[in-house]
Amino acid sequence: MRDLQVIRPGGRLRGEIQVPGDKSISHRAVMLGALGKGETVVRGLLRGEDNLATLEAFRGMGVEVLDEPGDVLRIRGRGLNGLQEPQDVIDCGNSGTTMRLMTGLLAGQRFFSVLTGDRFLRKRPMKRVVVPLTGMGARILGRAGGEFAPLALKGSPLTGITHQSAVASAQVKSALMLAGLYADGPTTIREPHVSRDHSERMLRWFGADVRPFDGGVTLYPGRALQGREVTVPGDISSAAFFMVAALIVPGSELIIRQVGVNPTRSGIIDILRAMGGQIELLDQRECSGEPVADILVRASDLKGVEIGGALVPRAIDEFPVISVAACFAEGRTVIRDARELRVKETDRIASMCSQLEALGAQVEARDDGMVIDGGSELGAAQVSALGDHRIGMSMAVAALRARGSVTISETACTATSFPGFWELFDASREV
Ligand SMILES: O=C(O)C1=C[C@@H](OP(=O)(O)O)[C@@H](O)[C@H](O)C1
Ligand SMILES: C=C(OP(=O)(O)O)C(=O)O
Repeated sequence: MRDLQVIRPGGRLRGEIQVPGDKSISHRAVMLGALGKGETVVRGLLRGEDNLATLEAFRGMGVEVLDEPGDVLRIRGRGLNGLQEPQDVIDCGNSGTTMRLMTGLLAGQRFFSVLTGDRFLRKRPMKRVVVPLTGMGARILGRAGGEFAPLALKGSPLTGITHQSAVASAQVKSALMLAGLYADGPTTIREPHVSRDHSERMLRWFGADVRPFDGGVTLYPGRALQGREVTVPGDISSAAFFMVAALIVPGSELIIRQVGVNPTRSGIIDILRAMGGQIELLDQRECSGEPVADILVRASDLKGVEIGGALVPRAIDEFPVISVAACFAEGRTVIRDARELRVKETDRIASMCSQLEALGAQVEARDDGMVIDGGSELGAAQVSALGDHRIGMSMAVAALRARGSVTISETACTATSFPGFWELFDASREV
């Protein structure tokens, strides 16, 4: 994979595209498929590096996974207690979702395991799952008192707890629900705002007893998971790059087919519409328990907005590209309550501010967000993805409206969530 991309400005986006499968749903399909009884058939699984890390982890625990033509993956489930002790350290690569969800899933197994990851993941906070899991009876050791990977887990009997999470995080919620499958009583998680609910939906799809309520969710253990068919919709977080690209390049009109539009993930649509973006959802339908639609986007004049509160977790991975849209909007955009951006693959507030500034944008970092004044002309420059996939793809979108070619370095990381991004980016534009 080339680690440097040169983007020439312009090129309307016309016609129809499809983006790869949803990363969050793909992780969960593999995990629950492995823990289910019987076979799970997954269509449209994302083959990004993060998801391949999850697949390898389960192969290493004795789960048979067959790749079949037509984008079909067949997982021979081993049941809740059928995993084998991995012979080696589990490498989660760059994937926070793999590491945090696996920590929950492994806490109640009858064996020893070690989770590690790349230099980015080994800096990301893990106490948010280690502390409540320890409260359930888990035995987990890690660097800095359990804050940083590698994490070593000695499976042990678990008790159900009620946990109030300080952050709205689907990874925390999901880790505790997966551990809760092995607990002796119900596990309840409360969160300050609703985070993505793919785990709740898929656990129910596989037959688990999951009961959401206002402010949280309770998982009742005791039911076996049954292997199912899962069709993975396109990832709205990947579609977001093309949505913003089509909005900011004059003359664009693009349909993105079969995208997941789960309300806990669709904050990007609400935000871009509030900015004046013309976005329509066509043929809304449901697929394996998840809402899906085709998204029609037309180039639009955008205006600045204020974003905060419950909207933030509904668009958490889209802030890098939202900050790009804000550069081309009239007036000021203020992003607040988004401190979580500082503990992603990189500190995404600092990363976007430094790279957009290098292009000549007016941006200011705040402790919990950013202030962006739209309307500055962006110039030709050399920028970097900084090893963070969403930063790299966001800079490619920003380059579409620069005065000259933009060179982006360290771009190989886009394969973690969006293999084939650069090819699709070229193919979707008239240049
Ligand atoms: O559960 C998931 O699949 C994810 C949850 C989010 O992280 P947090 O739970 O840390 O907010 C998100 O940023 C990540 O890309 C995927
Ligand atoms: C934060 C992300 O993923 P993860 O936490 O799984 O590394 C992301 O994909 O933007």
